Amino acid sequence: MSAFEKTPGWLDWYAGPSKPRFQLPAGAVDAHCHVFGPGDAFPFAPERKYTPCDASKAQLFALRDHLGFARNVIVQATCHGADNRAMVDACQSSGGRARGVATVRRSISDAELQALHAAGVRGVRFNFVKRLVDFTPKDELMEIAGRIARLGWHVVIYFEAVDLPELWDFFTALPTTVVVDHMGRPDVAKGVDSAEFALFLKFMREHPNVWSKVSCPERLSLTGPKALDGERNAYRDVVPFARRVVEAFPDRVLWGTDWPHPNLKDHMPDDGLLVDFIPHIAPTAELQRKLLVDNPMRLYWPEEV
Ligand SMILES: O=C(O)c1cc(C(=O)O)oc(=O)c1
Repeated sequence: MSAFEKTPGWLDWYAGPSKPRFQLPAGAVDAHCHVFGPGDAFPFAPERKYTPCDASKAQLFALRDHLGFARNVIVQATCHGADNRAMVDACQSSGGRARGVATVRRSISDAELQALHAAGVRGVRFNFVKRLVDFTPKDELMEIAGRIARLGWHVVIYFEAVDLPELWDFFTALPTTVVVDHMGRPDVAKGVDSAEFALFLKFMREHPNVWSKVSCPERLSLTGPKALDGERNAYRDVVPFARRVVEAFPDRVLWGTDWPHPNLKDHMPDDGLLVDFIPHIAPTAELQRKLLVDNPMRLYWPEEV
């Protein structure tokens, strides 16, 4: 435990997860997960909006092995701001089995970008979720996007569905592959045929450089049931959304656990049961292989494909 005091009400990640019943295909990639600290080694950023529990690289790699994943994509968590040391250290300790997505500021030098590349970073994250980050001007983000495009990296974007109309012009002007976190956070109460979700599907349909993570049903679900107590058919209200995206864009979807699940308020899922969500949204072996192996390998380990 670090000297940092967790945000009141913080839910720690679930210890002792189940073994998934769904057998992941060989070479499966957990394409969205984080490390937190540990705070004593890698302090949380002063500008952070929450203070988490520790979630170390060793704990992440143990979960990877327990669930049956081969590799991780470690996404810079906002509690570390633009200090990428914890994520970079995890990538460097993974024996080539982790790649990273960083948060950078305009002030980063070319040499620092090169060092991130050497550590395994292949993308930057632009976050528009107001409870997580302060606003960064779009001209600064566009400048960063232009620089990282030259390294062959992509941009990961995190936003709420209601904000897509306002962000549309910026997103569609990005010069790289663009990966949307958690399906752009649809409001599942509005339904899979809502105008809001139709706009997201149009965003993907009209822009072949846009990919989506079909992750985080535990954040989006309103009616559950929760991935706890042996429930292998969890978050049923999210299934139609994720399945629609997987079936419409099978070559542009990724899946990740989102471990250690920052900022969940209601419950902390059993990650083994969360893996059992996958066959509900990708029902065939071919869709599963694309989602879990082919697509993440093409984006993060293209030299091996
Ligand atoms: O919805 C969230 O609270 C959340 C936060 C972070 C982060 O703090 O980086 O990352 C995520 O993927 C999701």
